[in-house]
Amino acid sequence: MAVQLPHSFSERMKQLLGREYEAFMKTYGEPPHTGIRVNTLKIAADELQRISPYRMEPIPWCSTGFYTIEGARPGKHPYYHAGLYYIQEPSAMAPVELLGVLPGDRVLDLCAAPGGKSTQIAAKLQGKGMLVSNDLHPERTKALAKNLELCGARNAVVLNESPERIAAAFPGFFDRILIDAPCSGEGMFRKDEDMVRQWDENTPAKYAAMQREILRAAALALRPGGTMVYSTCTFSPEENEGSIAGFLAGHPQFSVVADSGTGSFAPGLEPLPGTARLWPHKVKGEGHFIAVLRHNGDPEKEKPAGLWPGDGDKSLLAMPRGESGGRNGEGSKAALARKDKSSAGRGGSRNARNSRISPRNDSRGRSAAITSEGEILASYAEFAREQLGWQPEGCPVLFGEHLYLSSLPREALNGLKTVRPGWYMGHVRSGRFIPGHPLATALTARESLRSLTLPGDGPEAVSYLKGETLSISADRLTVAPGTSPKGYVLVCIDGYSAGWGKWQDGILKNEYPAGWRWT
Ligand SMILES: C[S@@+](CC[C@H](N)C(=O)[O-])C[C@H]1O[C@@H](n2cnc3c(N)ncnc32)[C@H](O)[C@@H]1O
Repeated sequence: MAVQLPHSFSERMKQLLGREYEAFMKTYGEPPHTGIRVNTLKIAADELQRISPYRMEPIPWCSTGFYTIEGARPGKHPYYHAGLYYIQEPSAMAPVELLGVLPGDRVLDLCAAPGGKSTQIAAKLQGKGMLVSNDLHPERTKALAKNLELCGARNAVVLNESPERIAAAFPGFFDRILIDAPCSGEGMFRKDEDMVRQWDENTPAKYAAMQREILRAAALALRPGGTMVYSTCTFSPEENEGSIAGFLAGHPQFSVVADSGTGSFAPGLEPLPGTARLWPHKVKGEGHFIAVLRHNGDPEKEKPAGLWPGDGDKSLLAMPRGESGGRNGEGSKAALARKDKSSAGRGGSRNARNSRISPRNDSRGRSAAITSEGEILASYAEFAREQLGWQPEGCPVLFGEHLYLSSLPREALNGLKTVRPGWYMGHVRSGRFIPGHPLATALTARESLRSLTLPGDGPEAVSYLKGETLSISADRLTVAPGTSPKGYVLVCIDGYSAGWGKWQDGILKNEYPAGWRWT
């Protein structure tokens, strides 16, 4: 057996599994299952299957999930850098499938880093509604934010908060909440030997206490009639059925939803019908526990009061993908101005209040002028007109001179540790608007007035991803009628956006950020 399991873990599993114990233990001698999940914000699953350089076999419980064969190395392909898929352990794809996310929903992913399930939720939302992705650990939110940016999520807010503070800021607000809880990670033992080293027989009880606190806070943020999914990648009953039974005992308004699709997996342990277990000896995956919980309150009678101006009006908060997008998106500028007006003068967020910044030196040591919020928005609007030909929608939120478009009114983020208030548009430097990388990754080629596509199987794609300058003749650019080829170009790989370049006289200056480069 490749993995050295703690004796007390093996004993516990023997007790738990009885006759199935041998089959379970046999899986530790087999290689772990690997998978990718297609990012349908950028490409349809059948299209990726068509262009994929390696074989992909469907994962039964996730229509966008595929097993990859050994040696496929999907992280080392330009398509990964174009955000066409996320590399994810196959059983970890199940919880979001059972959350039932619909475009337009308000979704909270409470324990979200590094973002596997958040990117899956973002794809289900298709740019409509909102995703609040949170993680308690500041370092881990960096990967979370980056993964959401890589997948091209336009409507995600990233927080670094405790569940209690989120519940206090968003009482009864979310339609769906995912709690992919911190756990003892017994299902990861085959993949990650560090998890084995960190485990001792007290570990499950320690996590169970944490999980109950998280569940309690999450319940306060769910709207009556809403759905909450609790999942772990561990086998210990106290962290799974135990945590849920403890939660239900104190929350009679909640129940386990038995008809949620959990029935396609092995049942949870008695006495919790309707919960699901993904066992590594029964499915091709490392293992998960899933409970789908519904708040049985009446959404009409127990409607939470509006939290901020515009709250409850999803049309105001939504940032529809495609509806306002495209080169002819009309009224978007007016909407931007209206939203800005609606939030101005009401205090603004902690960060938005910094929008009029003090004189300071820029990165080259030159004295930067004070840029007012109005100037930044005007500079952005000009950029959008000249480089995109349309105006993306959302509530403007400023961090200094950095502009984000948020799916939340900016006062909603007041006092919360906000890692990303929304879709990053860019910043103003020396009076010019510099577009952000996440703006590029979320655009389609059609949504930029200038674009260039590099073949995914050719050397130019890798050169671009390494940050190199490219020689590109003007006739290779796709430029909208009446637009000069000189300026920012959306660089795509086989038609899928990867980042910005700046073209002039046959040279494409590379704008791919240093921290994202192919190494
Ligand atoms: C199982 S991992 C989440 C994996 C993630 N959902 C994904 O699919 O990529 C659990 C996460 O919970 C975070 N965490 C731990 N305690 C927390 C708490 N009290 N509140 C919120 N997040 C917490 C950890 O930092 C960790 O990133």
